[in-house]
Amino acid sequence: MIEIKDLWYTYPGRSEPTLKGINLRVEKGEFVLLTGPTGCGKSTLLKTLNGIIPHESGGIFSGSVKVKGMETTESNQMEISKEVGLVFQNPDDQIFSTTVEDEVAFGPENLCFEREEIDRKVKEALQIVGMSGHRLDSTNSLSGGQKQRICIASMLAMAPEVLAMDEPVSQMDPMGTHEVLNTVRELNRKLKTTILLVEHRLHELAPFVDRIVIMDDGKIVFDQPASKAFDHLEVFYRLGLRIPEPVELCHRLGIKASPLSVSGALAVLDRENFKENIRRSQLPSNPEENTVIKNSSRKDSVENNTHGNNAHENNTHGNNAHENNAFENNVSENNASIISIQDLWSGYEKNKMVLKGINLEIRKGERVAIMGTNGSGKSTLLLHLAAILKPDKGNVKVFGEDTKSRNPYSFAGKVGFVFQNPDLMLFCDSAEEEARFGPVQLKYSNIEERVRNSLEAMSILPLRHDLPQALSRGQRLRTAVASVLSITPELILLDEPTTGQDRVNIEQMMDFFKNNNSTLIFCTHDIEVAMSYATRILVMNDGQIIADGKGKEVIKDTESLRKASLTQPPVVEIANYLGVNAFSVKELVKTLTSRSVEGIKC
Ligand SMILES: Nc1ncnc2c1ncn2[C@@H]1O[C@H](COP(=O)(O)OP(=O)(O)OP(=O)(O)O)[C@@H](O)[C@H]1O
Ligand SMILES: Nc1ncnc2c1ncn2[C@@H]1O[C@H](COP(=O)(O)OP(=O)(O)OP(=O)(O)O)[C@@H](O)[C@H]1O
Repeated sequence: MIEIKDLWYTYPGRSEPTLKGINLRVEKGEFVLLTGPTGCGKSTLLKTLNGIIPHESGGIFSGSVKVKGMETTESNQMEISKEVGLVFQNPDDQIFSTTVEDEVAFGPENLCFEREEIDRKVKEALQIVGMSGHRLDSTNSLSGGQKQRICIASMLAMAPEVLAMDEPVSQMDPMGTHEVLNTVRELNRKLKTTILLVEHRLHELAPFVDRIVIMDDGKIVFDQPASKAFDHLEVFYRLGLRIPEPVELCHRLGIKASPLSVSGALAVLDRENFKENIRRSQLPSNPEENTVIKNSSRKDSVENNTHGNNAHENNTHGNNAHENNAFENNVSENNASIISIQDLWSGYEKNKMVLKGINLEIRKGERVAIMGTNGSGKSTLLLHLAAILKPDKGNVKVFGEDTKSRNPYSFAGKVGFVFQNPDLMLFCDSAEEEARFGPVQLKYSNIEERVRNSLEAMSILPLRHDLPQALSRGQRLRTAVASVLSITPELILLDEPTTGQDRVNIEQMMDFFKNNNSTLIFCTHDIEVAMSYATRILVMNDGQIIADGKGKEVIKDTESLRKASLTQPPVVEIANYLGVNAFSVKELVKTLTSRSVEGIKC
């Protein structure tokens, strides 16, 4: 269905090619996950499939890209678009109709379906993505995750033979992601739709796909069936990519297995007798019994680990995040209150409240993760903290000042805000200028030092002279964060800062905040990031805070998690099943291999 041969591509104005000799063949009906470090060329490759590159981009293109036998450089874009549906990385680049209904109907209308057929397709597609209730809404009024759902729906409504999806679920809540991927997988099986999907969230995507392809620096460096891909963990560690927790757990326990799901991991652990061993280890100690079990149990699982312990040792990031467990990082009750909210009600339209009675106190030094269903009001709450929105009812005080009587500029220098869509913040000629803008406006001294430090902290220094629009999305997001860090604000508000970032960059960014004195409030759908880095998690549903506490407390509140479309991290589910208390892979491994258990097991 897709055949790419020796593809090279250089963007206009760049001296180095972005794609460097790509060869890739995808058969009809395959579901392929394409991943790789940020900026390695994934989006660029996807854009060659429907001819945007080179038809709209210009630049230097050589080699061959064929879809259904059609050479994309020689076909007109209208023709290719009928065969290849492209879900864009940034929904705002894709959505152009004013209402949800028009947006989803656009494709089928262009394919000249009958009115009734169009209606049916729109209805079905909206149902799949959980947006039936928003059919008549204005596209401008949608939250980030809701926009992504609409982008997927508009492609599904066209039912193209090839679906190319660029991080289509990066801003979607975990349950929504799961539901949509399930349906996409069903369509892929039933209709034999060929899917090439780009994503960094390997841990969530891997169970759905047939094959995992990894790019690095413009080349394809790895291509394996999903069921075997994580047998080569060293590749994932070396490139700084995420690893599903069940795989990581087995790997750290020295078990030769790469289960992609919780149920797969449980089957492996059962096979290895972990549950039984734990049960026995919890019985009153009986040395004789222990000896019997000790002698009869396998010894190979911990000792004969031949698949990747070295890789793990070389891993300087990633799992360490869990090791630096943030829950212990208590913020004193005596710390000054920075944010104080009383009974906040707010909406964008009269009589349609989005925030419904929020009460909240945040103290200096806290790192607060806001989580919850798409459209539950997380971004709206953040906008209030930056005084961009004003309460309809109630009060919001930031640094003791009532936001009603303040505009956002009055907090300049003290509050730094990064939008969900970084493109809304980037307007200078280079990444460096973006980071310089704030300190210059605020007439700070040591400007160059600030610029350098902030770009370095976000790993953008080597790209400092690049035009922001010529950076990958992950790079643009980090540039936006750097442009806020250069003013060293006391309060940092980040709306989904880790979407579209590879593991190394997530950890560098979050480690930076952890070692920084400022107060951080960030929205995220990534429960693993929240558990690792937040001192406190707020869970939102339908404009209200339904859970608020340390990660370890909130994660046990399964009823609130369910209401907010969140799921427990796989490692917590596994620990629950085994009947032990653990909140990270490292903690669980420690529990499972602790003296008493290990004594029995080995
Ligand atoms: N319009 C452009 N002009 C010039 N260079 C570009 C342009 N778009 C992307 N690039 C460069 O091409 C490289 C690959 O970008 P691309 O967006 O394909 O990466 P990616 O792997 O999709 O990254 P991410 O995971 O961050 O989305 C980057 O280094 C980027 O700087
Ligand atoms: N500019 C706007 N005009 C009208 N309604 C809006 C506007 N922005 C957001 N909304 C509505 O407010 C609600 C909350 O949106 P918000 O962006 O705060 O959600 P969110 O929790 O951040 O979602 P996501 O996880 O998808 O980013 C949604 O129902 C959305 O449709």
